[in-house]
Amino acid sequence: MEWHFLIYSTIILLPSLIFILRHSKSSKSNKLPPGPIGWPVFGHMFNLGSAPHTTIAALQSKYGAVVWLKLGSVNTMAVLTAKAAAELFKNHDLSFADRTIVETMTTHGYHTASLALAPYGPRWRVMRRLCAAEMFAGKRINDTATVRRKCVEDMLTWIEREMDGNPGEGVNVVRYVFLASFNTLGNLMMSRDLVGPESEAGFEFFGAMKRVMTWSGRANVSDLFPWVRGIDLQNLKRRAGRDMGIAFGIASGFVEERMMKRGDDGSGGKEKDFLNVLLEFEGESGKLSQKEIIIFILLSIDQESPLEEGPLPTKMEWTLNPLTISILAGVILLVIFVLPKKSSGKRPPGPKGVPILGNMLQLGDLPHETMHNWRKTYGPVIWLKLGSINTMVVQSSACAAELFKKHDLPFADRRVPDVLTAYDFNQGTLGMNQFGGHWRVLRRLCSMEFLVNKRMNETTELRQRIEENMEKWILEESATSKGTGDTGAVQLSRFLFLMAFNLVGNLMLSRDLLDAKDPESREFFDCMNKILELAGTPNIADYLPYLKWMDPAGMKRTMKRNLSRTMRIASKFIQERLTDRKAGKFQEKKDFLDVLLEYKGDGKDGPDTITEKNVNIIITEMFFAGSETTSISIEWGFAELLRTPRTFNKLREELDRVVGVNRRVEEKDVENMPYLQAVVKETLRLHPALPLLLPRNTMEDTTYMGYLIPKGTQVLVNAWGIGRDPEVWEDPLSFKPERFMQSNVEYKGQHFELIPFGSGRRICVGFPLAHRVVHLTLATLVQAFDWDLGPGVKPEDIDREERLGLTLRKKNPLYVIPKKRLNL
Ligand code: HEM
Repeated sequence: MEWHFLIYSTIILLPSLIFILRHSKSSKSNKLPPGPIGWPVFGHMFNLGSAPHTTIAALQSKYGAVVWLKLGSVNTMAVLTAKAAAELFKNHDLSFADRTIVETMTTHGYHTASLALAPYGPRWRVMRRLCAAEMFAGKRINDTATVRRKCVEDMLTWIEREMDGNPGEGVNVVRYVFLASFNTLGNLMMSRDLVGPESEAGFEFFGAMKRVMTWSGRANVSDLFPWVRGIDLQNLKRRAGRDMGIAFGIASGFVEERMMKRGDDGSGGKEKDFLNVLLEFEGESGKLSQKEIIIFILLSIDQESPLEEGPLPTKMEWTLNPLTISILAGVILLVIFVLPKKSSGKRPPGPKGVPILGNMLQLGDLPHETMHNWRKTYGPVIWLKLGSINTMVVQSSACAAELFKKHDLPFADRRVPDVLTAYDFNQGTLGMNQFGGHWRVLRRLCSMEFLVNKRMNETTELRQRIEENMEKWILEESATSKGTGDTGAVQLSRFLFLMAFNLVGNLMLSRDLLDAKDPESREFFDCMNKILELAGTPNIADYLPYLKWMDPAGMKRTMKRNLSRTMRIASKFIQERLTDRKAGKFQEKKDFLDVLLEYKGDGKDGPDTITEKNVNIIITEMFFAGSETTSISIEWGFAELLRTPRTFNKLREELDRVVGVNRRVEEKDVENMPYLQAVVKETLRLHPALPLLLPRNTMEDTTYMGYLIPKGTQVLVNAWGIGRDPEVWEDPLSFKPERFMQSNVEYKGQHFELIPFGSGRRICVGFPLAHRVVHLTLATLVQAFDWDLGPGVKPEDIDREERLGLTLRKKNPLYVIPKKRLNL
């Protein structure tokens, strides 16, 4: 007997005995069908075996056509012959028309709006009528014959393609049959193909629904002993809820997209499909809610999927309840924290923490600043315990030089936040990938084919166009503000972010993504923002990894929802490109998407091809690696210029001297503007977008500066603190670009007193792009507009308060009033 069974038994047995004693009299007074004698409490639960339908059918020979069973405390009648079934359906259908709902299906209120599970009543009747009259009516089925033909033709094409790609190998026909039937339903429901054979969103959707079905198919203690439902002993409902949530997220994307297309007055999106029927339907109790519509869709397109997906968790990992996990966790914590451990070497000094949480609560909202302050007491290398995570912080240029020059390799792995492990996202990325073959391939593709100087030179006009768009948006926004009686002030960071986002989008996909009128690009943008926010929010699961399974703050679940939407949209871009390429339509100039799709490995290091899922991930990653970092650096730089009008005027003078006012500043001008270059360096010294770089992780035990740093230590390099080190920088807190005028210090990872882009193997790969955009945009803002800070606002009122998420933002965004300066 498994040990946790004892716990289940005590919880279950006591109420069961009470229940049996209470009900034993009444149950004997009625005549029930015959059946085998069961065990006390558990009834026939353990007699059913792995194929209950066969076991129960065999009872007929001994007990007759109708058999009575007790499954835990649940009375169960089995009807075993055609005659008994006829009697039931013909004469007693109404009394038997309700459903027994398994507990897992009550998650997200699924059972209440599902046609198959809803209680027999008026609501069910409405749904049934809708289905019979609109979806499966003979006329509608006839009208959609061409759709089915197209889906079958697609299926044949996919099969042929796989045969051509793998001559002599077998083809998994069932997979394609399934995809075709899934798309047929998708077309009937929503006039769209839901999947292609390589679609990750479809795959994710099937995976989620298949898992829901698996959890629902498991024998669940909650179904057999309803009084323990609240505890969800096997965590089945919780797991079904998680997976249903994923499917909900994807399906709700389809519905929202249609709602946007239809518009507020319902005039758009006139497809004759079931989704429009549901959206237009108005019964006695009003319109269907979005949730009811989504459940309808899930129910309609849910089928047993034969597609492969990640293995289902089947073992102890998830079979424990919170109570038993707490006991286990207590024991683990005792072993980890309370029992003394032998120290295996000298560690750097650091502040004393509290048991279990270590130094976590001492870090405050701005950990880089707290750590910088600790330097006075503990020196330039400090040791922290963040929960159970060993953490080393490097805080001086000399120690950073020692790390990047002598120990870069053992420190080249990454520590990955739990939220970024959703959908194995980290494993497809460049920035969060383990140091190894896959990372090397992506790094090579990025630095040689995408973010390489040659390509940057070819795309100067693109950046010029996007800068001009930004100028236009800023003026339009200001005019709108004035039109409503406001001052005309604009939140600059918004436009900087849009500019950077479109820039990265164009370089990767050769298209503007942020067209305010396109609902899909808006959704993409919103989800991307949410992902950035989540990735930067502290998560208890990162510090106490044994709580990861629980996702205590629910952050990974939210991340999954947003990632799945983003990746669904990105997957469309990829599909479009694949279709074009198949039809012989190729881009005039290859972009990054082409590079990723065309990649073929050398069979030695890294993958043979980059899967569609990983193409999708790397595209998503580049958006959030490139947009936020670049735009906040520009905002900080511009805020510093406005705070110190002397520097603003000096830069303006340089611009007027080198460029004049009869043309816009261009990238080629930058090399002739040393003061502009100094402004950018000074900005990145004081305000590195990633103040602690991206966390590294040690791959092996390493002796560093006389300390033994064990494998698995998180390593943070405080670039923010290093940039403000009074031993290196005179008057470090002042914004003085002049300090760089006579200096050869650069930020390319060779001068360790200035490392806003990091250094070593994992230095920022986007450097060539960021370098150009930050210079060009700052120069554009200074050249193109005169700026008013608003009534009564003085330069010194512009503050330097910080807010740390994934990046170090300006806490109070800059609001300024632009006045067009150039007449171009
Ligand atoms: C001013 C703008 C930017 C700053 C300050 C910045 C800063 C950084 C830093 C500090 C790192 C970590 C380096 C390390 O661990 O040593 C990094 C990594 C990275 N950055 Fe940037 N970045 C910027 C712009 C960009 C852009 C525009 C892109 C791409 C479009 C980009 C893509 C990446 C990627 C993919 C990595 C991970 C590299 C790896 O792990 O191999 N960054 N960046």
